[in-house]
Amino acid sequence: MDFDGTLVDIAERPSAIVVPRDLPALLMRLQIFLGGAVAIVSGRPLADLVSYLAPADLDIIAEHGALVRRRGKPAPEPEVIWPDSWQIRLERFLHDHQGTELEYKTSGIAIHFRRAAEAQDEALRLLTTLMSEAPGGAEILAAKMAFELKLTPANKGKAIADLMEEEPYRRRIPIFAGDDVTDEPGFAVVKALGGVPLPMDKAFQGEPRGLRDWLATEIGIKGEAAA
Ligand SMILES: O=P(O)(O)OC[C@H]1O[C@H](O[C@H]2O[C@H](CO)[C@@H](O)[C@H](O)[C@H]2O)[C@H](O)[C@@H](O)[C@@H]1O
Repeated sequence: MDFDGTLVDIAERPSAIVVPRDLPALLMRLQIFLGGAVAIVSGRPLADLVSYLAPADLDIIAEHGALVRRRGKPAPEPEVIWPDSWQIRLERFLHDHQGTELEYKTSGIAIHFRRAAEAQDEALRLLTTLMSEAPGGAEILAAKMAFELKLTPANKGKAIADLMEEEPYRRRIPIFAGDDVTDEPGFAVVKALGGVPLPMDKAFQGEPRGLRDWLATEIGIKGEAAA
């Protein structure tokens, strides 16, 4: 499952999300129900996901597939791969465009403009300039009210395909719920593997609560956990 807009509601800022109190418990119960085959597949930094979902110890694919942390294993400690020299230009952008927000990841940088829609074109211009200076390949993802410069070829589809080669996922039917354009490679891979893509708008009217309620019902704990 994707995280933002899928398991938790979209908020004004990345740090303003409210993780439902019972979400970690719901995911732990789901993990037991499915013999461990539960993974979070998100664009967020790994440390954020680990902390938002604690104490649930889950398989986590972070930064759109660039980082994978398997359940029970220590988190990888990757190095930041974008040049230090970019930071001063990014901070200047933030200063000049009130309401925008920067999110630094190890393999990329997101500029959020949910609270400053007028800064969208400038944000794209800056990231396009940085992309032209990027060491190696890079791409810009158009996310929800944000652009992200990603310096790895990773994507959620490839990460899901790799995970499906491993235990306890091997030989199972994948189901992937997501809400964003960055989830589309994941939907395509799941479909190609004979699985079930669950786009949030079609499957749950775009409501993370709908997905959480469905999961709780499927594993027989609806009403027990106020997820
Ligand atoms: O792959 P996901 O788990 O869906 O993560 C996608 C991005 O989600 C976050 O940004 C989005 O959610 C924010 C909080 O609701 C919202 O303020 C922002 O406008 C959205 O773009 C997260 O901050 C990014 O790092 C993720 O890539």
